[in-house]
Amino acid sequence: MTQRTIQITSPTFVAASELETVAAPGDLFAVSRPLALEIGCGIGDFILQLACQHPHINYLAIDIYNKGCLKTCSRIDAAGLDNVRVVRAEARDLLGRHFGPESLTAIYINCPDPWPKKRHRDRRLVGADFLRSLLYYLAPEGELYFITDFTDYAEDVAALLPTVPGYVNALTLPSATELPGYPISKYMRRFLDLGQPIHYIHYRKAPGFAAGADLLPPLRPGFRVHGEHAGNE
Ligand SMILES: C[S@@+](CC[C@H](N)C(=O)[O-])C[C@H]1O[C@@H](n2cnc3c(N)ncnc32)[C@H](O)[C@@H]1O
Repeated sequence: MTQRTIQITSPTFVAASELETVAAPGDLFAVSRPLALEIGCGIGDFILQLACQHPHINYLAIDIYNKGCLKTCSRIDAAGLDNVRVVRAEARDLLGRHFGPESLTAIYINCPDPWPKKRHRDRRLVGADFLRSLLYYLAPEGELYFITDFTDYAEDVAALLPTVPGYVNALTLPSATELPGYPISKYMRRFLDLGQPIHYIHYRKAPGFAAGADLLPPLRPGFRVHGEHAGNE
């Protein structure tokens, strides 16, 4: 069954047509500030807390899930925040089409879909190619947070990151089960309430590392959110 796409009229929401009109995503905000990205914002628990904590940062929260974008916008609007915009987009497509080099001060990925079955592992968003490409978008010493409730995903990413030139670990361990001050997302809360650990991975772009466009994979048309250019935003 296909779910009906709900029209989002919130001023926090950025329609694909609006995104096309700006030179860079940072121009979507009334006040210019360093820009950070949350990939897979779900219903917005995390970005709401983070944006309140850091009013001097602008946040773009993205998700392919229309209802999640709607809920995130409602929460941001209710809180009266001017430093969050929400886009319904697929991460690789949005980055490849709209972001320039060194344009992001931080990237947050919380509880990405784990694809637990072995035969589906190649569907995971975060792998070596994706991690390499993020270096292109991260500002000098920009931060990457990868958080998962799925031990096997954490182990894979923790093993991959030291093999990708251009990253340095911001923690003393490959991953941690606590990161003081880090907001708790809906999925993180769900797993913490079940008594299951959350794995935090926090890396930084190495000082002086020059990330060229050769790190970028080719854009794949299949990544686009279905219907976003047909006005169903
Ligand atoms: C398991 S949920 C986690 C939601 C939220 N981050 C949390 O921790 O509560 C994963 C979210 O990522 C979104 N998502 C999955 N793949 C994505 C992609 N390639 N680009 C953007 N969003 C994606 C899904 O729609 C879903 O809302």
